Amino acid sequence: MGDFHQNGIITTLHNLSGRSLREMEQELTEFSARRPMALILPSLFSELEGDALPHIVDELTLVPYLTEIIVGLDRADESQYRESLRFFSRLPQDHHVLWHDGPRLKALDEELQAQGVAPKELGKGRNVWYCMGYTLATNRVESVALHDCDILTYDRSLLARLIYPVANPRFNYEFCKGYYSRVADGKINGRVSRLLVTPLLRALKKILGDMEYLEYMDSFRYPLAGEFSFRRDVLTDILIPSDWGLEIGVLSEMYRNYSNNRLCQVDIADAYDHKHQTLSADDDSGGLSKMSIDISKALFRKLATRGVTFNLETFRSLKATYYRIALDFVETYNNDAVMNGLTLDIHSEEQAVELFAENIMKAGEAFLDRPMERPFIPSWSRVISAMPDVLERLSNAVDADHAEFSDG
Ligand SMILES: O=C(O)[C@H](O)COP(=O)(O)O
Repeated sequence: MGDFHQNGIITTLHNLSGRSLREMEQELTEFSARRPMALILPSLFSELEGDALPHIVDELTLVPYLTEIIVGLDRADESQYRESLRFFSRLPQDHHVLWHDGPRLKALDEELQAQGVAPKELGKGRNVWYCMGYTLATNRVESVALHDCDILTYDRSLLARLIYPVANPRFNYEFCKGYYSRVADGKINGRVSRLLVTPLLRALKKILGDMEYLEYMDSFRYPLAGEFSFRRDVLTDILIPSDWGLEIGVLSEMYRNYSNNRLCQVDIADAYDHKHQTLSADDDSGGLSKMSIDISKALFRKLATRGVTFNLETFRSLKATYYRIALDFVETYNNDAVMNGLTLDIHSEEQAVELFAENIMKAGEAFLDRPMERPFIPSWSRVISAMPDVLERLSNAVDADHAEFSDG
């Protein structure tokens, strides 16, 4: 149980009473008559064979209030798609698996490419974007939650707490971001969130002065959480980055499209653990290194759209300011760890900070080299105007895949 502090400029909904899941699920079931609900699960085939997803699906079989579950399946060949249909078939809710690598969805993607309105890069952003399109296509739900498929500490109260703020018809929220404490096995995790995002936002505030946008971004207790929920109308106009900038991009879009009192964050779990990626210090193409470059670029681009101008000098002093602030944070986290009897490896924390400082510079240089590069996938309303029957075709393709490849 935590405190009830309201930080920053968006509402925080806490876990103040440890209310029973049964009671919450009962209430959500009542809400579902007014606001039918869906869950989007962006997944890799490999996650079906991992430790987290089988348990997540066990838990989901017990959820009484969802109208549908939409799984976006990446990196699966035909036999793996068949296996996925079997894997998810125990879900009692209406469910659909989008086979992104299958011939039907690939053909549709090629047509969208030809019109210049398809995602340019593979990845989670693209996966989520197609799932959002499918949600619009089926047109059956009013509120949607989305969470990762690698959550090792999952229990279904996470979903109940995540969707509640956009499911309660008496609440007026359009968007809700989840947060939690990422402490597991005696360690404080969440390296990119703690050691890149927060110190970078603080450094930007120092260099650029008061900006409500930075204040807003800094209000989120876990800005990189892959868990968020929203009302259906958010789906039509949102511009999603296709790379690791997804989470930052979604928060920025919400800031642009809605006033702050329509947005909130919610405490969804006392503990959270997931699959950890390596730092990949010698190679920027993967791991937390790539993640830190994509996130920094996403922030710089968003600031540029708010009229901020950058040059090499700005990035140099940003890097230095960030570095100082981040090192202070390492000390802060270490003290927090010591007091709580947890461990923190100061050497690897500082290695991460050094890498992120280099990557802030790399992201800055990339931004200066290609300021007009747009990693955003067009909004669904633009895609619909380019191809008016796209939603129907998307949903027909998914249905045809199910019909052709499922056993039953
Ligand atoms: O949220 C984060 O900071 C990144 O996903 C990395 O998380 P980890 O340090 O828990 O692996």
